[in-house]
Amino acid sequence: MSDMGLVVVGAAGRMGQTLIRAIHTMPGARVAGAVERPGSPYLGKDAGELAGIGIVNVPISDDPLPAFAKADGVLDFTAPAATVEFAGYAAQARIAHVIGTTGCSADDNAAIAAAARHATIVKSGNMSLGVNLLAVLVEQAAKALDAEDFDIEILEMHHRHKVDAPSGTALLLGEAAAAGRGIELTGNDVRVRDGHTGVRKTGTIGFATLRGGSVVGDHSVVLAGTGERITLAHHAEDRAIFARGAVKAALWARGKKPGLYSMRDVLGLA
Ligand SMILES: NC(=O)C1=CN([C@@H]2O[C@H](COP(=O)(O)OP(=O)(O)OC[C@H]3O[C@@H](n4cnc5c(N)ncnc54)[C@H](OP(=O)(O)O)[C@@H]3O)[C@@H](O)[C@H]2O)C=CC1
Ligand SMILES: O=C(O)C1=N[C@H](C(=O)O)C[C@H](O)C1
Repeated sequence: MSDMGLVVVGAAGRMGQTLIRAIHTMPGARVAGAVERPGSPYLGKDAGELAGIGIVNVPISDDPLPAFAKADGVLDFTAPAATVEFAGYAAQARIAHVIGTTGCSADDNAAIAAAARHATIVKSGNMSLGVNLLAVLVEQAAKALDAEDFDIEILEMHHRHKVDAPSGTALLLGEAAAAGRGIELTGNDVRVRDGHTGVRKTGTIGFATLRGGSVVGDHSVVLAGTGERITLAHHAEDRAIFARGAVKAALWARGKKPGLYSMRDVLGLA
């Protein structure tokens, strides 16, 4: 089989550049296109040169349609509105769409699920092996430890440029904890505490967000009981872990029937 042609949307971004470098080093994939928004100062620049790997003869374009038409898949770490638009185009082109974008609303997720009727979509708040394994462990711990005895709190820290909170990973870990407890996260989540909050409500899952500096991504899940505390944590040191996961997801998705898949499916952790 020929190498899988991948279009990187948001190619000039932090993850976009990391994805271009990852595709370059991973067998079975090639950069087939690079897209940025109209008016971007990076239009026309070579995607490889911008990512620091030398010229790959893929100029950054503001037109996704011709790029998608000649590709096998899309790697998308952009912004929610852009991702919804790209999901529609990927569905039209019947190609794989790997979505790392976080901060999607319920409406965004519904539009992405609709696109998955025609496109093979892999979507995850975190594409790394470590975090997806952590989610499995969190689910097990939440199941093993009774809600009456152990409170669950999720703490995350990211770089100063991050625009959404809680992080997609924190929410993924919250979903895992909720699944372990046999409850829905929505309605049992506590995302903000301020002022006179009253005592902690049993069974809720709390979130705390820190932003600053250049932190790639730190997540801790604390299971706090009376007299003891368990902390399960992951520290991302390099965005390459997300990019390699995304390329792996695209290669996995190639030829799979349309649908909405997660990194747990890709990694065999489902
Ligand atoms: N799931 C995972 O494993 C990970 C997810 N992420 C998520 O990925 C997303 C991007 O993160 P990051 O790379 O740090 O952010 P950046 O802001 O560095 O990159 C996003 C890029 O997408 C571009 N973009 C936005 N809208 C469009 C559009 N309509 N068409 C084309 N390009 C567009 C931006 O351009 P412009 O600057 O002009 O807006 C920018 O270049 C975030 O949601 C983040 O949370 C990040 C790391 C890992
Ligand atoms: O914006 C980021 O940088 C990251 N976003 C993802 C998230 O929201 O969890 C994944 C990773 O932690 C980095």
